[in-house]
Amino acid sequence: MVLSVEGLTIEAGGRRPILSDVSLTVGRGEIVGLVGESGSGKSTLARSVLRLLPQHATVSGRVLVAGDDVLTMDPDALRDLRATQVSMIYQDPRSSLNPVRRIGDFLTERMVLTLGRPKSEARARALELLAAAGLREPERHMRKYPHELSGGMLQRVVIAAALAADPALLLADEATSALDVTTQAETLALLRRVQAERELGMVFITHDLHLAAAFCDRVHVLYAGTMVESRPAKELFEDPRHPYTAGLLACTPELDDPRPIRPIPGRPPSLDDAFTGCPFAPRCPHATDACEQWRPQPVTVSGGSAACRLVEV
Ligand SMILES: Nc1ncnc2c1ncn2[C@@H]1O[C@H](COP(=O)(O)OP(=O)(O)OP(=O)(O)O)[C@@H](O)[C@H]1O
Repeated sequence: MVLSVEGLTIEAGGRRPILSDVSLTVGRGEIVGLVGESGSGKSTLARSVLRLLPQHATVSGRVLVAGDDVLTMDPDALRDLRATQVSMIYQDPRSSLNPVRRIGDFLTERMVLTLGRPKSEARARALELLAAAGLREPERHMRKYPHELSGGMLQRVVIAAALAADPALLLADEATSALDVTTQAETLALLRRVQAERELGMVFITHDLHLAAAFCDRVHVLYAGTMVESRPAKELFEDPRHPYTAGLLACTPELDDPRPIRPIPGRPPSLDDAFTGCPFAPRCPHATDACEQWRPQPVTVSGGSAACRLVEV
């Protein structure tokens, strides 16, 4: 297993944890989606894989990368993990790039500093990676500054940088959300191609359940820091079992879907909202009084699990 998160709970001073007893696995060559509304804990989960935790957080559970627990490893092992084993791609490529350094220097310096490659070798590898990331005329682009490239081209640079150390795991946090539709499709195709060629494990974070269903092998749906449904992408999309998953699908229908758009009423809870029962109950069209008391437990459903007492009965 490339990644195995086991019973991860992260508390950072709110009335409820940011993540509560969350578990997932990512195998070699597998794309695993993390879906949920803003504030559900997707980024916190991805960042925990690099041990980038909220300040003063209380953390329990395990985050195993290639069998080693990231949460307890020593500083040297953590540095090695961040430099060579796991790469993260963020929504805004500009946040990963230094605006006053040329693209070529950015890529080359990273390889010299973090991987200890000689400069000439790092330069040759940077050219190779930019070409592999679909950037035409890589020589010319190496001499450019970030502001001279479009968002889509910059995301290709960031993807090239992410592949420099041949990581086993890629964390893509809304990596295509800020791009226009055509560029988004091109970037997704690129991610899929490099992922398949290198048999990378990938955690793909998005708020778009349709996109996750199309792009991922398996999908986990997060709500208020809890995993509400975990299924193979196709099954989750065709037969959602948790009312929240069904709600997400109903509020973003496809073009040819004649049914009316039905937004989920209410808002996702903040960290100041605590629950005794199911966190989704206040917004759930099927909830009964008993749901306010039922602490969600994963119930086995076709292909995976859903944490809803109505699935159980
Ligand atoms: N460093 C931190 N300290 C305290 N609270 C935090 C910290 N980071 C995140 N949170 C809180 O944890 C919750 C989950 O945030 P997170 O960014 O993981 O959600 P998300 O699902 O990725 O949302 P988005 O789609 O908006 O990025 C939010 O309520 C957020 O305010």
